Amino acid sequence: MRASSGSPSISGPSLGFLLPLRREMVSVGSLPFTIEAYTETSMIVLSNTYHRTVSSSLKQQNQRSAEGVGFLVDKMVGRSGKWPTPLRARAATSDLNSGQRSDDPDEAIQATIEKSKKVLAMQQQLLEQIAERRKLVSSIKGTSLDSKEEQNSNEQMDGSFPIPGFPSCNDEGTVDSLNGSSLPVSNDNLDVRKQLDAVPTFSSRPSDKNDEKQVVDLKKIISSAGPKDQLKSISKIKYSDVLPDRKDQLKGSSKKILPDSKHQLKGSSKKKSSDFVPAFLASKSSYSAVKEEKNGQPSEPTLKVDSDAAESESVDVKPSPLAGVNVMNVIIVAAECAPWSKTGGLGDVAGSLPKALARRGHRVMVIVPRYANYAGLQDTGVRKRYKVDGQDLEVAFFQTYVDGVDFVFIDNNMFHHREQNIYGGDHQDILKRMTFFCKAAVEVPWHVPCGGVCYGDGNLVFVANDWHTAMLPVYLKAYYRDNGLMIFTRSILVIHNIAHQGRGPVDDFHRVDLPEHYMDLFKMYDPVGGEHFNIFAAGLKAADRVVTVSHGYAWELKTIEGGWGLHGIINEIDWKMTGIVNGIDSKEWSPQYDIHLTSDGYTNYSIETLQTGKPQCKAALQKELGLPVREDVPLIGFIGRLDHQKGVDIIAEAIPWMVGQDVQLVLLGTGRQDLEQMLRDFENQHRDKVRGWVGFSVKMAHRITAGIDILLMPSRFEPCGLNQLYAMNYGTIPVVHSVGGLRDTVIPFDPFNESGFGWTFDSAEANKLVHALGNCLLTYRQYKKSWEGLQRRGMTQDLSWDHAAERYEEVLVAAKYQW
Ligand SMILES: Nc1ncnc2c1ncn2[C@@H]1O[C@H](COP(=O)(O)OP(=O)(O)O[C@H]2O[C@H](CO)[C@@H](O)[C@H](O)[C@H]2O)[C@@H](O)[C@H]1O
Repeated sequence: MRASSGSPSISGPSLGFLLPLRREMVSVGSLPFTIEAYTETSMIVLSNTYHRTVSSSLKQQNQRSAEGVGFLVDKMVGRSGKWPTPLRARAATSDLNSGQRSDDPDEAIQATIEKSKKVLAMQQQLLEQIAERRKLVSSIKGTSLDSKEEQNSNEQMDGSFPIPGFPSCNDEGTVDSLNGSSLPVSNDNLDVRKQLDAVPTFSSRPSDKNDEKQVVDLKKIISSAGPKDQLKSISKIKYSDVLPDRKDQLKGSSKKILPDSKHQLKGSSKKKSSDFVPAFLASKSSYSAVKEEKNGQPSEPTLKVDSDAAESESVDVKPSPLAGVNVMNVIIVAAECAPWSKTGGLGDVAGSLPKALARRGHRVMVIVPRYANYAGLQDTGVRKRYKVDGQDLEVAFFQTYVDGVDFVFIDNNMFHHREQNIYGGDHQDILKRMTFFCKAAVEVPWHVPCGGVCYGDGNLVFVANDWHTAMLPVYLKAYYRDNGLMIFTRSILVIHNIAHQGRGPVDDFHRVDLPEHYMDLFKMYDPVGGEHFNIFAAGLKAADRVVTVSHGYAWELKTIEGGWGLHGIINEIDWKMTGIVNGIDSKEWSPQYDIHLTSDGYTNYSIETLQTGKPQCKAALQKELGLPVREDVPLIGFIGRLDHQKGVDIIAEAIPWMVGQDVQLVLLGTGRQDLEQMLRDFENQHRDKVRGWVGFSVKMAHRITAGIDILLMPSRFEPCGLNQLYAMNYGTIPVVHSVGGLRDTVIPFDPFNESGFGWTFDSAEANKLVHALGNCLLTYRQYKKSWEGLQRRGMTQDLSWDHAAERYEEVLVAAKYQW
C-alpha cells in the first residue's frame, strides 16, 4: 500500500460501518489532520494520509481490530492508563482531563479533541526543531571541517545526531531527558527501547518528502511507546529517528538508544588500566574516524544507493516487522558465504539464514573474507590496521546490499585467490587468516557504514560459525566487554561441524594476542591430541549462546562418540545450547525457479508439473552424463565432500550389489584424493551405469538433485545435512543413515499409513544401505502411487528458512537479555 504523493488526504481511516458524529480540522505544519469522534463506539480518530499508515500497522499488530486506532488515540492523549482497557479509547464515557467519568459524551469528545490538538501542536514544535537541526547539519556538511569536527561528525556516523533540546546518549550510558536531567538505561527505559525497536519499517523516499516523513516517524515513535511512557518516549527521540534514510536503516533495530561504546573507549580503558588491551585497540587510529584517507585523499564513506529508494515517490506502507519488539542488529560472521564463496553447507547457511532474519525485520549483516574480485562490490573507503602474530596489517572493507542484507567483505592480500582453497595453507597460515578476520570483523559495526549508517554496538548480536570464527566471541569478551566496551553486544556460536576444531600446539596461544588468563579457555587435553590449543573449545565457553544445526546433533554432541573430545564442554554448556534444523533457500533451491534448469534440455517444474518436469530433467541429466536415456531405470545420486564423514566409501562397498541391479549411479564430489580416484575407477569399470564427477560444480549439484530419483546419504555423522532437504524439495527420495540432522528430517516411509519421506538405516554399514536401498527400489518399481506420494509429501513440506529464523530469533533474544 502506498500513500499518495500529493497533499495528504483528510479522509478518516475506514471504520467500516461507522459514521463520525463530529469532525474537526487541525493542522500540523502544512499537514491537515482530521479529528473525528464516533460516539457509537466512543472512538476518537486522528487522521491524515500518514496517520492511516500508522493506524494500519497498529491494526495489524492488534489483529486488524479497530483497537489499533483506539490505541493511537490512547497515545496521542496520553491517558490510556485511565481508560478501561489500554487498547480501546472509550472517550465518550471518560473525562480526559480529570480521568473522571463524565455523563456528557459531547463534553468528553470535546476534551479529547482539545487534547489531541495539543499533541499535534507539540508535534509541530518538534518538526520545527528538526527542520532547524537539519539546516544546521547541512550547513556543517557544506563547511570544510577541521580535524576535531571531522572526528565528531564521524562519531555520529551511527546517525545519532541529537536534536537540540532533545535527549542524546552520553558517555555514562544514560539518555538525557528533555528537561536536561538524566535517565539511566533502566529496565523502564529498556521497555521503551524495545518498543521503539519495534516500529514498523518504511521505505526511503526522495528528500522533498522529508517533512511528511518526519510526521510519519514521529507518529511511529509516539504510537509505539508504552502508554504511560508516551511523553517520556517523545523526549527520547533522536535526530536519527526522524532523518529520512534508506529503508533498511529505518528498521526498528537501527533506532538504538544505547550509546555506541566506542565513544567510551578512552574513559573505560583508563578505568580498567589493569585489563589487557591489545596494541591495535589501544592505538587511537583503530577507533578514530570512520572516514579515512584513501590513497592519500580524504574519502567520504561510500553511501549505497538503494535501487528502489530512488524509484519510490511515496511511502511504502509495510506491516510491522514479524520480529516485533525483538528486532535487533544481527551480524553473521563466516569463513564462506554463497554465492560468493562456498565449499559446503556453511556457505549455504551464511548466504540464506541472514535473508530470512532480514525478512523478519532484523537489520542483518554478513561479514566474510573477500577471496576474489567479486563483481558488484563497493569499496567503502574505510581502512583499518590490525596486528596479527606481530604483523601490522591493513584491512579494507567492501560491501554490497542484497535481498535486505548488508554483505561486508574483509579485504587483505592474505585472502586473495583463495576461493578454491579457503581452508588451505599450513596450520600457521590458516590460524593467522582466521584470527585476523575475527579481529577485523568484531569492529565492523563501529567502522563500516552500511547504507550510510554504522550498526553500532547496542542491541547487537554476532553470530559466529564453526571454529574459523570461534575466536570472535573470545575477542568480543577479552578486548571489549572486559574493558567496558560493547557491553550490550552478544555473541552466538553455531556448531555446523565439531569434527573441525582449530586445534594446534599450546604455543599457538601466543599468536592470538590475548591476556594470559585466557589461556585456560583454549587449553585442552585428550588422549588423541594430548595437551593442545583448541579454538572451538574457547569459543564455546566464551559465547553467550550456542546453536547447533539439528536437535539430533545437539544430543550427539554430548556423547563421547559425537563430541570429538569436546563432549565435556558441551555438557557443561548445555544450558545455553539449542538445536535448530537448517532451512533451505527456497529461491535458490526450488525446482520452480532453479536457474540451472533453464537450459540444456532441463526444465523448471513444480508439484503440478512433477510428472512431466522431473522426467525431462532426468533425461537431460542422463544425456549430459552420457548415460543411456531411459525413463524406467532408477537414477541414484550422491553429492558431497569425499571424506570419512560423508560415507562415500560405504557406497563403494555397496557398488558390486548396485551394478548388479538395473540402476544408474552418479557421484559428484571432491576431497580426499584416494576417494576421488575411486570415483574415477568406478566410472571406468561401469561406463554404462556409473558416473563419477570429481570436482565442485554448483550447477551440476542442482541438475543432479533435479534429475535423479534417489539420493544416497550414508554419512557417518551429519550435523544437519542440506542435500536431503534439497532432494525432498525437488521430489527426489532420500535414503540416509539415520543420524544427526538426517534422523530429524527424513521420516521413514510407512507403507501402511502412506507417510514419511524416504528410507533410513540405523548404522553406517554397506549391508544396511543395501537393505534400505533395496526397499526403496522395490517401491520405485512396483508401487508407483506410493512413490508419487513420497515425492509430493517431500515437496509440500515447509523447508524454508522462515521457521528456523524464528527459532534463531528466540536465541538472539535469550542472548540479548543474558549477562
Ligand atoms: N562437489 C560438489 N559440487 C557442488 N556442490 C557441492 C559439492 N559437494 C557438496 N556440495 C554442496 O555443498 C553443500 C553441502 O551441504 P552439507 O549440508 O552436506 O554440508 P557440509 O557437510 O559441508 O556442512 C556442515 O554444515 C552444514 C550446514 O550447517 C550441515 O548441514 C552439515 O551437516 C555439516 O556437515 C550442499 O549445498 C551441496 O550441494
